[in-house]
Amino acid sequence: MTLRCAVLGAGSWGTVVAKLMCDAGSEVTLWGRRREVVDAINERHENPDYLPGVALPEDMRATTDAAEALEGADVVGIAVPAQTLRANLAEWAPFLPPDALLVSLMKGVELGTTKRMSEVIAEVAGAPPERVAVFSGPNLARELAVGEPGAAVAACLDMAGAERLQAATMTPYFRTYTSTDVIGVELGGAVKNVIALCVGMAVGLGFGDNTKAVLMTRGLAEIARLGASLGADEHTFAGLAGMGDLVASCSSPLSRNRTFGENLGRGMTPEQVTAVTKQTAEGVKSSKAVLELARNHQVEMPITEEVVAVVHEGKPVKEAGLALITRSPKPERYGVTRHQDEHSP
Ligand SMILES: NC(=O)c1ccc[n+]([C@@H]2O[C@H](COP(=O)([O-])OP(=O)(O)OC[C@H]3O[C@@H](n4cnc5c(N)ncnc54)[C@H](O)[C@@H]3O)[C@@H](O)[C@H]2O)c1
Ligand SMILES: O=P(O)(O)OC[C@H](O)CO
Repeated sequence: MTLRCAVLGAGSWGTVVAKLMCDAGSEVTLWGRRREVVDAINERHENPDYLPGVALPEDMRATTDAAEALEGADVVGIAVPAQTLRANLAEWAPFLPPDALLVSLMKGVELGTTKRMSEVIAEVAGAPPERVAVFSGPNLARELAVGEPGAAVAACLDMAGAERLQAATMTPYFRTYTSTDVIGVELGGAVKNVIALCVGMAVGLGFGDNTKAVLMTRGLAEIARLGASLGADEHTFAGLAGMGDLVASCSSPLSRNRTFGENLGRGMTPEQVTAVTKQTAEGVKSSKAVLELARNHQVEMPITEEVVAVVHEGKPVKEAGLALITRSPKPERYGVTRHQDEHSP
């Protein structure tokens, strides 16, 4: 059966997911805000603003009319900035087909509510959690746009939903794995952006691979600690949506979050970096929401604390680095697994 898919948001990721879905044999309509982008996709099969030079499938349709995009959709992917999701979805809600699987393609946490994107979708769309899925993994848009091999995780509380998303996205160059750990898959993507900001700062300061590896490893421990306290399966963080995504973003100059951090490490102010950043670097705003979520659950996230201090409170990058390296001595811990020293008298 051919699946009908709608993707809402014609930025880099929405466009690439729409392409993946076309390549997987689905019938796809992409919603974009701007008429010129939509026209270029329909007429020239290119998204010149976000993926210049990438040939898009000729059968991919684009529209500025959300109702048209959503009509008869089996799967609805949403790829707008995390902080505008609530307002965007409120406008689209009347047109969502009642049986469609609603998929978050986003990697952020909402400021003010500390809600994950799937929680915002369920709330605004009035959909049960079983109808909401997330799609996440090491997915730098430009690499996938040109058909380089890749993979992601489709997570939904209802395995049938995860399998529907898997069917809509598996291509000869892309593998989708299923999971029912929505919290873990979603947090892995949202919090790795914060760690990538920190790795970028280290790169900007001129530090090498040891420092990057330390931040990625301790970053993963911090992600797993938060995830476990929110009910995620710690094993998820060893997978594509955890370690996989963290490694891709923290290693790649294509990562907007890493690049944002790198510019801070080179001496620019957050305001200056924001002014030159054209695309969405979700970790910048979401870092505050992640830290609030951690504090609400009494979870220690030292790297996130320092990222928030630099990005939002004016702390110099070098001082933040010093604060991390001079923390009090500790045994090495990962997630919330109990360690021998905790059992010792
Ligand atoms: N680009 C990637 O490699 C990638 C990969 C996986 C996940 N993501 C996630 O996908 C989400 C979207 O990121 P992106 O890379 O497509 O960003 P982008 O900056 O490339 O595109 C953002 C899109 O949202 C639109 N937009 C901006 N403000 C809006 C508003 N107020 N209302 C409606 N639309 C608005 C823009 O016009 C654009 O089409 C983010 O959460 C990001 O973390 C991105
Ligand atoms: O460019 P970034 O930092 O938003 O990262 C993009 C994707 O999330 C990588 O998986």
